[in-house]
Amino acid sequence: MSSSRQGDSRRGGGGYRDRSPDRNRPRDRDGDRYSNNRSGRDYRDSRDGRDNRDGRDYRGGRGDVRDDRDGRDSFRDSPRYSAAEREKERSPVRSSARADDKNGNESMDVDKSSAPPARKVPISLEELIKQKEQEKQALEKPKFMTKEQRAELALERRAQEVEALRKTQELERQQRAEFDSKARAEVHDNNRYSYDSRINTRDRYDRDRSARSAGGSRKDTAADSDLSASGIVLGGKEIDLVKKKYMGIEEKERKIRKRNDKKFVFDWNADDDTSRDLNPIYTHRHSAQLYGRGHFAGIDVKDHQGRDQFYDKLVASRRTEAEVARAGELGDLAAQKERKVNYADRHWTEKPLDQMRDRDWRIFKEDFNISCKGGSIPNPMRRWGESNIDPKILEVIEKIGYTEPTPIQRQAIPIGLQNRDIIGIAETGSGKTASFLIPMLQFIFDLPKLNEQNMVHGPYALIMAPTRELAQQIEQETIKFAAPLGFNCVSIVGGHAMEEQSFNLRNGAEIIIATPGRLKDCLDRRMLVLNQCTYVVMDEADRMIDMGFEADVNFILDALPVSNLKPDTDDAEDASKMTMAIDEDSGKKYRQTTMFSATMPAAVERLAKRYLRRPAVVTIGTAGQAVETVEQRVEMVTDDNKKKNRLMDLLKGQFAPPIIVFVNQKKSCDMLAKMISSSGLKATTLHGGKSQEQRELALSQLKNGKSEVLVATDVAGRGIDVQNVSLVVNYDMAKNIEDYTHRIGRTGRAGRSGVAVTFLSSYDTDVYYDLKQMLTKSTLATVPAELRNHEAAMTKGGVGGRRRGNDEF
Ligand SMILES: Nc1ncnc2c1ncn2[C@@H]1O[C@H](COP(=O)(O)OP(=O)(O)OP(=O)(O)O)[C@@H](O)[C@H]1O
Repeated sequence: MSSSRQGDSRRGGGGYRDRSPDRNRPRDRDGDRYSNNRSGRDYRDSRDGRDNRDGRDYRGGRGDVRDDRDGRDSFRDSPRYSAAEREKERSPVRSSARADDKNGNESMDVDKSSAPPARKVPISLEELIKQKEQEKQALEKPKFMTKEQRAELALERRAQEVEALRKTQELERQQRAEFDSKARAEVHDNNRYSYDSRINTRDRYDRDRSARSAGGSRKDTAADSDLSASGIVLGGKEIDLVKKKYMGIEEKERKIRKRNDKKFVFDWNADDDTSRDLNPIYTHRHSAQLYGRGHFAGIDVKDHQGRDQFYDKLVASRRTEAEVARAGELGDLAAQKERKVNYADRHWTEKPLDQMRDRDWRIFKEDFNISCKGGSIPNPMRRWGESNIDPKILEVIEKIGYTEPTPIQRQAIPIGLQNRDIIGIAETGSGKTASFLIPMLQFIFDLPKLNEQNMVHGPYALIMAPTRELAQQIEQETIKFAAPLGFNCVSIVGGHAMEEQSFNLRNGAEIIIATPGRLKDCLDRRMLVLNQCTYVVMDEADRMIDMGFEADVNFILDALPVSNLKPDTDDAEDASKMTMAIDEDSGKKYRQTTMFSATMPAAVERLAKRYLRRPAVVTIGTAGQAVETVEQRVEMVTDDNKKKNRLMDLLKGQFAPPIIVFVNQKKSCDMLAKMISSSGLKATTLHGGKSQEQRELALSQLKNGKSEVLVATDVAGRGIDVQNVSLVVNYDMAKNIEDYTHRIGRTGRAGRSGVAVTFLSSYDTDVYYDLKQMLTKSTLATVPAELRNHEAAMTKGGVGGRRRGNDEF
């Protein structure tokens, strides 16, 4: 036996022959077979004397060697294969014994010390046992496996599992089929086609069909057929329950109620109604049946009343006296409570002031369309007499004939009396002038009387207006109130000589009404100082900015004393702090600044932010909305001649004078006035090209009826209050919607009705959108089809109106 074999690789080395010098040495004692097989395997010697320990066939030469894959034998033959190595191989002493794993890899050394003797001497029994022991230990040691080997092993194991499962399923299927055929045979034998079975069959059919139509999975159908196969027949609801239990509850889609849905939608489905399942009487819903008069739903009402009385009597007869008394008491209490509730819920008009609750004040504000913004806003005023206005002022109000306050007056006056800054927005002709005049008069009332000493410090109050006419009109209105109270008021407007105005100021004036341009001139020339001016009103503030007066307004407001400026804190909303005098001796108060207009575009905010402190914003109705008492008509007339003819038709028609016609150009004013005059109507003009005298004359003629038609530019568009104007014609459409609102507001004032006719042309596309919106909002207007469908009316066009200088009109 040759012991030169070292592992698998060398084992079958291609044509490897034992080159050992022991090659010809007797192999063992019994010839060429070594029977003392250590591993129990057949260790036959190969022809070339090598032993075959792993039982493989090594008998063949090169051609018989099957497991030489790495060609190491050739390496061995190579010169690099050192002599020492060869010697080692040839050595009869096996330096190490290697145990091969089943893949033929050399895995571990067995034991170097247990190397057999060089001579072929059979090992002792002890050695053999020891060796065997070692081999056993080696086998028990954990073996390293490559990834591929592990994967192979796993696949093998999986294949076995699958096979086992397949076998079990096959067995089950066979059993089921057997059971099925048996059951069918039984049913067939009995030949029973009872009603139930038919129903069940139909149920099954329906179930299958619904499962198929609902795209139900094959699994469901299979499950059903399994159940049917097992003889258990389930109804639709039972199947649903089973599904719900094992497949989870089906989430029902929640019905979302849309805001504008008129119909009340319950938050449950009709299918959820289980009353039918609980009680069969619900299957057929009963509908009300009426059997003539006195009967309802098949019941005789009279009969029932009679029965009720019978039962009442019965119950009464059984009551004790104490019970009857108690019932009476309870009845009285209930009636008392009801009376109390009814009394508390009376309309605000029936209640005294001290019984007004928050709810009543809310109703009150809703009744007058009052909305407010800002902190600590006082309740509105219901009647003049209920306010904190000085009785003397109330007397004047009564004399003037203002029996009831207008909505803006109801809310703005109480705020003004608290010395709060206000932004008041209310429709044209709604009495805004009195809204700021009355608190202003009250404010001045609490200040020291103007005398020789203090009149040099200037007025107590200042009212600014964009146009001369408006300033003069406010002056007239103020005089109505102030004169009986002994207050002086002077207007400072352009068009009049400075000297004249200076003369008017000689006796001092508590109130100055001015246009910003002229007032600035006066301040520049030191004709006037504003050292004690603490009450400022900006009427039509938006118009002042629009006319380019912002810088002048800023100049004037900056000329006011700063020592009495309100703090920009919550104190500015505290009535008790704002009404008290800052200086006890002089009686000086905090400065109060107010703004009023029918329109309040964003540009005004700049001014408000700079000069107003925590203002209360009072809005009546919707800001910028035209007065509801005016019927707005729009006519699409582009041709100039047609316009003229249409105007004449209107003027000669049903409308009684005074009538105001608005145009955009001064020259159109004169031209139209001539045309109107030639037709026999008395017409005057009002525009910026006229002298102040002519302007005032034209306005006064219209007011006193000497003139029937006033043809004017936007100079007369704002604030001008002419009584009973029946018609306003926009011969040219205003350049922006704010001007349009103010123009048409010359009619339908103080609750009266009026008509506004506007000629619209293709040059006015910039305002189409806003005009359409305004007409749509009004209940007294119709939008002509040409405007409604015009492209320019679909989206907002140009921004605002043109910025015009004072002298443009
Ligand atoms: N409480 C009242 N009762 C009756 N008439 C009133 C009352 N208050 C004001 N008026 C009258 O209503 C008319 C319009 O008032 P005012 O000019 O103050 O309105 P306005 O809101 O300032 O209008 P505009 O926005 O056009 O300037 C005036 O003739 C005025 O005398």
